[in-house]
Formats: sequence, structure tokens, C-alpha cells
Amino acid sequence: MFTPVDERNSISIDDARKVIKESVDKLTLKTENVKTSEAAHRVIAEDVTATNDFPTFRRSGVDGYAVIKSDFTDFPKQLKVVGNIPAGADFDRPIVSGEAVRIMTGGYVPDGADWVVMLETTKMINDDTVEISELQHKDNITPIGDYFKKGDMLLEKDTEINPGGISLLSAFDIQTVPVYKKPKVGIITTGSELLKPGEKIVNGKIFNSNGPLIKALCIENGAEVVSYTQIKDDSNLLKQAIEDLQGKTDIIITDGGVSVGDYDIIADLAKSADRLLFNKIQMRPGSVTTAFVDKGTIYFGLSGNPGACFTGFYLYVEYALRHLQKQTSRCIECLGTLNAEYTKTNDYDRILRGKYKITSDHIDVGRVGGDASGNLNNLQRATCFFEIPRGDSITPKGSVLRTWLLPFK
Ligand SMILES: Nc1nc2c(c(=O)[nH]1)N[C@H]1C(S)=C(S)[C@@H](COP(=O)(O)OP(=O)(O)OC[C@H]3O[C@@H](n4cnc5c(N)ncnc54)[C@H](O)[C@@H]3O)O[C@H]1N2
Ligand code: MOO
Repeated sequence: MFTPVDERNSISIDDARKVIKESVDKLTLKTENVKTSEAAHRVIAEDVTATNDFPTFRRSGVDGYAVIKSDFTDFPKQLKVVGNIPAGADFDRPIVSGEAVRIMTGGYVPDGADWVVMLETTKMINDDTVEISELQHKDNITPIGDYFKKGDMLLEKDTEINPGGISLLSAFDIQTVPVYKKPKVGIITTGSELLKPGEKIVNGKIFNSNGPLIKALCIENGAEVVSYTQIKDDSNLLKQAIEDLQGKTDIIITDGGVSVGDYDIIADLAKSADRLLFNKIQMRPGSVTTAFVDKGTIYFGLSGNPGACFTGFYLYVEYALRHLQKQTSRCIECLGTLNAEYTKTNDYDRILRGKYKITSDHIDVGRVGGDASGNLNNLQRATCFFEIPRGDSITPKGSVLRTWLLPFK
């Protein structure tokens, strides 16, 4: 006896994201200290402020001579060269009227000097005399604390550190930084048809391509993949795999088994969860994408069809992982202009895998590869998604469509 298929309540893409965000906002990541040099794309967990003024000494912005401005009542002017200050050197006394010190870019401007003239406007008369033909309109000296005063904000809590931030922290010799721990993710791919790498291909069987896709996307989005398993369509194996992950993850991502088939074990699991967020989204592919919360862990049940898995990850899991790390999605939402008519229609919005080109006045979007949910021929090449609105009319060339530009593409 077969049991009847469940009716599912469908929600929109935006409502799905809204409930994801509400659930993600209830989670908090612990913090840890990491080496500044290894902190790119980690998210800072506390404000970090300047430990000193920057620069810490008056610094020359040019190669030239440090002089006293009031010496220049007329031009050209000859001054006695009393020293040389390459970058990195100190100078042990103030200069006085009639003196000049040769100085290089980044050099310590000696006390007494209030102007640095550029080398190009000077001429050596002999070993210790320089003639200066003009003063530039500015002093070419960076004052102490010009860029940062001690206590100024360097990196605000919840900022994603980038190479510029690493440079900034290094300038203050801040060698370690407090960051949020990476979100811990467990990946469970389900499917009795899935082979392990190296196994022989036979009728009915396929290699697991979604597992490696999800893993790579998780890593790209700052997660730590604490577990990666592949199981057959067997609810006992699924229960075991989930039990093994108890307390070890913030998010569990499953793949396959979310539809209404006899072996759709994730769909059943979702029904018994503490809170079902959704199990039907008004989109194609991936309408059966499911999310639920159980024992404090957020679960995403991605569709097994590769195109739907890819789309579902970017629209929902990427969104969750980024928000968990206090960041917005890296998918840039914008409007794209369709470069060719699209004739298929659907009751749900169709999210197509496409390619975009930025022109002088718009973003051109178009299909790449097949649009079938099971077709993986465009996963490498797709650089964007664009939305064909639901309804029974064809979508003409030139239509302006909701578009997401994909990161790292
Ligand atoms: N009676 C209905 N059948 C289906 C419906 C429906 O509403 N009623 N929805 C269809 C749609 S749409 C989708 S999408 C799929 C969703 O299926 P599942 O998410 O449950 O996934 P599976 O059935 O396990 O697999 C679907 C497809 O993908 C292949 N697959 C699975 N895992 C992997 C993997 N790790 N790597 C590569 N490919 C994978 C699998 O072999 C199937 O071909 O359901 C439709 N059916
Ligand atoms: O919801 Mo499915 O991914 O369209 O084939």
C-alpha cells in the first residue's frame, strides 16, 4: 500500500530567506584568536583600535632636504647640509637656521625642520652646500597621528577582514585578532544510486557530484566542513549520520531525498523536526528545497538534481552562512536585461543559470547550457542567475529581470 503524497505549503524566495535569517540570528558563533596573517575573510569579533598614533614620527613624503621655511626670504637659497636621513634612520639634534638635512621618502623629519623641499628643485654646490631654487606649495611632512590617533577605530566588530585589513593590523604590529569561529557544517549526501569515487559505473548508478559541489561552496563561504558522508536512501542510516553529528555542527546540509518519492527520507525527517521552516519554494529548479531547525541545528535539504542543488545553495545556504558570519550574501542582486527571448512558461518563478556581461548602460544576461534541473553542463560556466517570472506568457528579449551575480565567478 502506498501512502498519499503530502500537500506542501509553498513560500516565496524572499519569505524563505526571511525565515532563514530569523533562525540564523538565534545562533552565535564562539570566538577564537587567529594570526593576523591568516585572517583574510574571517570576521572580527571585537572592535580593534589603534594602539598608537600613526605615523609615530613626522615623516617626509618626498626625497629632498628638510629645511626651515623662514630661511627662504629669496631664491635661490644656499644652505649648509648637516646630515643625511635615509628611511629608517634617526637624527640626534634639531636643525637651526641656515641648515638643511638630506632626507629620503619615509624619513624621520628632524626637530626644527618644518618643510621638505623636493630633490628636483635643488642643486649640490659642493659636498656640504645645497642650493634650493623654490619651495613647493606644501610642506611634504606627514604629522604624527595624521592617519590614526591612538584609540581610533581600525576594524569594527563584525567586519570581514580583507587583505587591506591585514595590512592595517600589521601596521600596528597587531599579530593576532579575535574572530568568530568558522560555522561548522556537516554534509550528508543521500542516494542509493551514488557511487564512491573509483567505483565502476553501471546502469542506474552515478557518481556523487553534488557532495563535492556543496563541500567546495561551504569552504568558499567560510565554513569548516566537520563531516562529509554519503549514505544510501535508508532512514536508519540517515538517523545514525545525524546522531553522529549531534552537537558538532551549526548547520547540516543534506542533498537528495527531499521530494515526494518512496525513498525521500529527508522530507520525512523535516516533518518530525522541532520547526519546519519550509519544504516548498515557489521557484524552479529546487522547489522542494527544505529547511528546518532541530535541536538548535539548522538543516538545509537541498534537491538532488544538480542544477537545483547549485541554485538552492547560493540562494539559501550561502545566504545563511554569510549571515551567520554577520555578512550579507556575496551574490549581488541587480537587474539584468535578457539577451534572447525565453519561451518556456511555469507556475513558479524559474531561476535560470546564466552568464552576464556588463555593458556601458546595463547588465546583459543570457542562458548558458541547459535549463533542466538535472543538467550540470553549466555549473562551471554560470556566472549569474536570473529570474523568469511565473505566468503563462513568454519572456521577450529585453525584459528586465531580477538577477544575482555569483561570487568568485
Ligand atoms: N512525483 C514527483 N516527483 C518529483 C517531483 C515532484 O514534485 N513530484 N519533483 C521533482 C523535482 S522538481 C526535483 S528537483 C526532484 C527532487 O528530488 P530530490 O531532491 O528528492 O532528489 P533525488 O530524488 O534524490 O534525486 C534527484 C536527481 O538527482 C540525482 N542526484 C541525487 N543526488 C546526487 C548527487 N549527490 N550527485 C549528483 N546527482 C545526484 C539523482 O540521481 C536524481 O537523478 O524530484 C523530482 N521528482
Ligand atoms: O524543483 Mo526541480 O529542481 O525543478 O527539477
